[in-house]
Amino acid sequence: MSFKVQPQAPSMPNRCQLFGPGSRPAIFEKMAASAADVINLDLEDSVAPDDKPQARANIIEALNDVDWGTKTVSVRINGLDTPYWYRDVVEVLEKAGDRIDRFMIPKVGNAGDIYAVDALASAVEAAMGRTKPVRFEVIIETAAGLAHVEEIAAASPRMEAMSLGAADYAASMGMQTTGIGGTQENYYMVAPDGSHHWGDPWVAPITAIVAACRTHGLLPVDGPFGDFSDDQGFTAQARRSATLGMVGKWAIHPKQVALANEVFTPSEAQITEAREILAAMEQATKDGSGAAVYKGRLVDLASIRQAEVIVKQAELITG
Ligand SMILES: CCC(=O)SCCNC(=O)CCNC(=O)[C@H](O)C(C)(C)COP(=O)(O)OP(=O)(O)OC[C@H]1O[C@@H](n2cnc3c(N)ncnc32)[C@H](O)[C@@H]1OP(=O)(O)O
Ligand SMILES: O=CC(=O)O
Ligand SMILES: [Mg+2]
Repeated sequence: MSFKVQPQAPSMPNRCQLFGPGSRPAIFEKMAASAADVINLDLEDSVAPDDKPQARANIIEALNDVDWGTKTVSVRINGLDTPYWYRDVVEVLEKAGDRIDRFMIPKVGNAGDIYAVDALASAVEAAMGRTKPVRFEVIIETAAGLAHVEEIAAASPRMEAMSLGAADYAASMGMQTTGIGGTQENYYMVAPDGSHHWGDPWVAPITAIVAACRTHGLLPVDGPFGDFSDDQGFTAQARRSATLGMVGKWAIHPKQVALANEVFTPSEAQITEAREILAAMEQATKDGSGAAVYKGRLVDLASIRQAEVIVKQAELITG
C-alpha cells in the first residue's frame, strides 16, 4: 500500500440509478416507488430544447412534493457547452428544498468543468442559506473526459460518483456503432476454428473510471444499456462491470432495475464463501500463518481484503 491510504467510497447503496426525462412528470411517482437506490431526473439529452424550462419546473415541483423515501435523488443538468446549464443549477438550488442530493454533470472534460459548477452552486447555496451542500456525480463520456478522468475525480469535495456514458463516449471516440453499451457486433476475435468470440470494448474506460474512483474515494457506476428488451445482454454487461469493480448500473427503463439490483447485490453463495475465507484466515493467523488452503486453493492476507469487499457490500444492502 502507498503511504497515502486509499480512501473509502461513500457508504451508500448505489446499485441502480433509474433515469426519467424531466419533461415526463407522469412517471415521477413510479420512479419514486421503484426499487432503484438512486433516481436521476434528467434535464439533458432526454429533454428536447424547447421543453427545458418546463422540465426544470417539473423537476423542482417533484423535488418539493414527491415522497422519495430514502433514495438518493439526483438532477442531471445540461452540459457546460449549452446555454441551459447555469439556469439548471440556479433555479433548482433556489427553488427546490433539501430533497436534492446530487447534480449529475454530463460530458465533463476536465477539472475546470467541476470547478465552474462548484463555484456557481456554492454562490447560490450561500445566497439561499442552504446548509446541505449538493454533491456531484459526473459522466465520463467524451475523449477529453477519459483523458482527464483522474483530475476530474479529484476536482471537488462534492464529488461522489462517476458513470460511464456509453452512448456519448462512443460518439466522441468515433466508434463505428449506434449501440448503447454491451456487445458490439464487429468487436470480435476469430478463433483457429473460424468461430467468432466477442470482446468487451468498454473494459478500458471502465477500468480507468474504477481506478480514478478508487483512488479518490468515489463510487464507480456503469451507465446505460440501450436495448431494454435484452435482459440477458444487460445482465452480462452488468456482471462484467461488477467484476471490474463498479458498484451499480443505470436503468433507462424500469424493467432494468431488478436486473441491476440482482447483479450488484452479492449472492448468498458469494457471501458464504467470503465469510468462510475470513474464518479460514482467522484460523491461519491463530496458527501463526499468513496463508491457508480453502477448497483446494491458496488464500492469504490479500484474500481477507477481497472477502471484506463482498461482506461490506452485503452489509450495506441489509443495513
Ligand atoms: C442513452 C443516453 C442517456 O443519456 S440515457 C439517460 C436519459 N434517458 C432517459 O432518461 C430515458 C428514460 N426512459 C424513458 O424515457 C422510458 O422508459 C422509455 C425508454 C422512453 C420507454 O417508455 P415507455 O414507452 O413508456 O415504456 P413502457 O410502455 O414499456 O413503460 C412501462 C411502464 O413503465 C413506466 N415507465 C416508463 N419509463 C419509466 C421510467 N423511466 N421510470 C419509471 N417508470 C417508467 C410507464 O409509464 C409504464 O407504466 P404503466 O405500466 O403504464 O403504469
Ligand atoms: O449519457 C449517457 C450516455 O451514454 O451518453
Ligand atoms: Mg450522454
